[in-house]
This record gives sequence, C-alpha cells and structure tokens, in this order.
Amino acid sequence: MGRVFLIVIDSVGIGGAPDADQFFNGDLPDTGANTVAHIAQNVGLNVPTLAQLGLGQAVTCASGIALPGFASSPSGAWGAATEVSKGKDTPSGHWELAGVPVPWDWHTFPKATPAFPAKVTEALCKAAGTEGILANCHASGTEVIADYGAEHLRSGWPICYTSVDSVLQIAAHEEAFGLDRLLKLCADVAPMLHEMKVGRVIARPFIGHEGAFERTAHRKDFAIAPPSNTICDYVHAAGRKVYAVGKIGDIFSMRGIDDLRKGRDRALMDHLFDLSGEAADGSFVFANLVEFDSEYGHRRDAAGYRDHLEWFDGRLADLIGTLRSDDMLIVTADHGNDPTWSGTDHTRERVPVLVHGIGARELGLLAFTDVAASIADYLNVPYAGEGKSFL
Ligand SMILES: O=P(O)(O)O[C@H]1O[C@H](CO)[C@@H](O)[C@H]1O
Ligand SMILES: [Mn+2]
Ligand SMILES: [Mn+2]
Repeated sequence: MGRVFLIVIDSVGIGGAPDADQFFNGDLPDTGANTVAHIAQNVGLNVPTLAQLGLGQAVTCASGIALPGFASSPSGAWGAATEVSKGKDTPSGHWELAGVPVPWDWHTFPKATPAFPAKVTEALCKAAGTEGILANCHASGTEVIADYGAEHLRSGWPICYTSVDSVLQIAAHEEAFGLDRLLKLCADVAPMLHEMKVGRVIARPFIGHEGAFERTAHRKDFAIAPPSNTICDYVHAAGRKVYAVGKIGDIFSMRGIDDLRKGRDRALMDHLFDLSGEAADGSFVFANLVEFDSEYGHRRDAAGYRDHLEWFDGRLADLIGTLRSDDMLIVTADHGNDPTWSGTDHTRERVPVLVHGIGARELGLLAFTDVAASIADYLNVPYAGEGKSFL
C-alpha cells in the first residue's frame, strides 16, 4: 500500500487571498502580497521541479499573475488553496490543512509597550524568579536580542515579546540563563496563556555576546492542542503510522504522531530521504520546513529566500526519484511571508497545492481542508473532518 508525504514549505504563499485586506503588516494591509511571485519578479527564481509540478500555474490560479519561465505543461496536479481561519499563523495554517479550521478568535497582544497585561507579566516574573521582564513589546526576534541581549546578561531578566500572531515569545541566553530553565519557564506559563487563547508560548534560546548574539536550533513551541481530530488522529486511529518531521510535533502537541524527527531544514530533508526508504506501508509522513519563514521571510531577505527555494527544489527532485510508484507527495504551505513586503510579519495569501503521484491535472481553487480529506481518501482511512477529496 502506498504512503503519503505532505511537505509544508513554511510561508511559501502565492498571493490572492480574498480576505488579505483584513490582515496587516504595520499599517499596510496584506492586499497584493505574493511571496513566490515577488521573489521571482525581484530577484529571479529557478525552481524546475516545483515548476514541473505546476507552481507557475498555481500562482496564476491564486493571484492572476503569470510568471515567465515556468513549465508550460506541468506533470503534477496543481491547485491553490484558500484559508478560512482568522489567523495567518503556523498553527492556524497547519490545523486547517489537517482538516480543522480554527473555531475561535486567537488572542493577540496590542502593539503597545507594555504589550502584556500585568497578570501575564507577574506570572512570567514569578515563574522566572526575576523582578521583571525585558522588551514587553512587538518585535522581530533577531532585533530584540540585539537590542536587549546585553541587558539580559546583566539583569538576568527574560526577554519577552510578541508579534501580530497569537504568540508570547521568550528569548534567553542558553548558557547564562540556561536552556532547561527557559523551557521550564515556558512550560509553566503556557497553561495560563492557552486559557487566554494565546496560541503559543515559544522558547527562543540564543548564544553569543554583545554585538554577536545568535539564536540556536533549540527553539521550542508550547502550543494549544487542536480543538478536534486532525488527519494525524484519523490516520493514527486507523492503525497506520504517522511520522512527523520538524515542527509538526509541536504544532499538533504530538497528538496522533508515532515518530518525530527534528533538526534544521537540511537535516529534515535527510530525514525525508530516510523515510522514503523506511516509512511503513499505508503511513503518513508530515513535514514542515521552517527556514523559508524564520530565516528569510521574517528577515525580509528575498535573495536568501530564493536561494533556499532553489536548494529545496534540487533536493525535492532527488526525493521524488526515491519514492515508490504508489506513493503520493504533496507540497504546500501554511501562509505567506512575502520578503519584499513591509513589516516583518506573515502575509495573508493563498498557498500552492502541488501533487506528485496522481497524474497531471488542474485541481483549481481548493480549501485548505481538502488536503486532509484527500490524504484520508488516498490512504483509505475513515475521516470525519472537513474538506473534499481532490482525488
Ligand atoms: O521574529 P521572530 O522571533 O522570528 O518571530 C516570528 O516567529 C513567530 C512564530 O512563528 C511569529 O509570530 C513571528 O513573530
Ligand atoms: Mn508558518
Ligand atoms: Mn513565522
């Protein structure tokens, strides 16, 4: 029996979200944001594997923009999916791809200083054993450690910040503050934040000294559990194996997941090659590659984003070459993060749905939940979630 490989390339949006005007970066709405098209138009983009799967057609389907130089007759099945959840964040996107649109309004913090209400600050101080916290505002994670890292080393106070997403992020020095202490701090305050419908408390450890602080790979997300069964739960309940690669374990609070493999994107691709060889018959491999978003999208680095896409494209060609003829592979995304846009936040966009293994055809405009319904259909497992199979 074939397997399904679902790869979320984090933030690789293709524009055209009908509700983009309701989402903002600073004062500017996300209307017109288009991660893939703007990278291609501004710094060039050579991704023959994704193009062959139908990326160019998906961009046109999502946003009406025609990209020159992309394959004219794809050999994959291609579509563009529209999100309905009222959040342009990672959990919203992944849960909805997994069949569960978010049923509530996320709690976000105001763009003010202090951003956090007194009860949250008090809980942070109590859990950290400190007199106060640093930052307490909206910030970019690399800038906030450059701005407050030295003060953090002097005072020992954790650096607490947020964004337009429903997050409370805590940055602390891995050696001076301690990684275990940071993780415990996040775990201690997470239940209170989840109660407030704040989606995630995120540990953001860093190392280095003044002028040369650097985040490490030990980031950990403490996320609210999905409100109902996801495709992982359905596949797992049917007695099939579910393999998570990258952040997927955190995003789904490990629910319905049998096996977790982590690392940076390059290592995650290696895990996918291993799983192409060893994943069980009828299993589901669910991967997230985050560096498009964390290293290039939020940093507004279009050339870096392009280079990472081109690296992925080459590895994807090789990965497809190792799959079995009865496997299905889907490449999609969870939201946009247009590196040419204003601000440093995600952008509300449609996402590509590029499918290898079901022949060449146009899937057209899809719902995010159609991805989950199609995976259940392909694996022939009972599924009572939302969405319609595109098979
Ligand atoms: O600037 P950094 O710390 O990377 O923050 C980003 O990471 C958060 C979680 O993905 C997002 O909400 C965004 O603010
Ligand atoms: Mn994301
Ligand atoms: Mn992000």
